[in-house]
Amino acid sequence: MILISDPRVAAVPLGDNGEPLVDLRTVPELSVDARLADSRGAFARIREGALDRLLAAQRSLPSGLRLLVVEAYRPLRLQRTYFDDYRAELRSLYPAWDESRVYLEASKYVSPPEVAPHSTGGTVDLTLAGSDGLELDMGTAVNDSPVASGNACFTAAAHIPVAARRNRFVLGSALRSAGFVNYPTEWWHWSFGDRYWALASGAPRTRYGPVDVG
Ligand SMILES: C[C@@H](N)C(=O)N[C@H](C)C(=O)O
Ligand SMILES: [Zn+2]
Repeated sequence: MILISDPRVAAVPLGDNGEPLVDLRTVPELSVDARLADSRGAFARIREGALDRLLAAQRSLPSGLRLLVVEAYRPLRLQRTYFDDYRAELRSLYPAWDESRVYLEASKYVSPPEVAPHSTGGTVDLTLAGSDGLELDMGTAVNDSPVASGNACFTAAAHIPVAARRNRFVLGSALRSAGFVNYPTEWWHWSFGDRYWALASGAPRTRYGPVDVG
């Protein structure tokens, strides 16, 4: 598995096609969860091309299922806070780790700000819900860390219930066929247009670079 801290990710050249960001809450076909909402609604912004692909993914789901978006765009300053806070947590849990180990392990859960996929507006954290709006069992909650979940958040984790494995497969099939790339340590994290996506899909440069909104 390629971690987002891998130097090959940072080496991908930046491009940006200038697509605007759209507020997902104005798109009636999609459900947006408010657990990470910020006062400016930055969390619900997504690039137009990524939105088109999300809609395609949702259309390909078995009937009765829908996507539930938790977080799309993330400002760089918030990414820095998440990364610094998680490194601090790891340092106190594992005092024997040196700084390079802390950096690497942190990148299994939060991206280093230099390559932050959410700050491009192309990447999205999401899960599946039924027609009643309730979340399906995916084996862990969205944003459970590797430490808290004993690595059950890893997309291919085998130590989760069979139904949760099936639900991850359904989610993954829909998003992959629409052009998204998963981060393998987080079943809920799907990239489009960012550096991780470019490396995994063989694109010569990103479609989206970091943007500063909200
Ligand atoms: C923190 C988690 N929701 C997440 O988004 N992780 C990835 C790797 C990121 O920070 O981009
Ligand atoms: Zn994410």
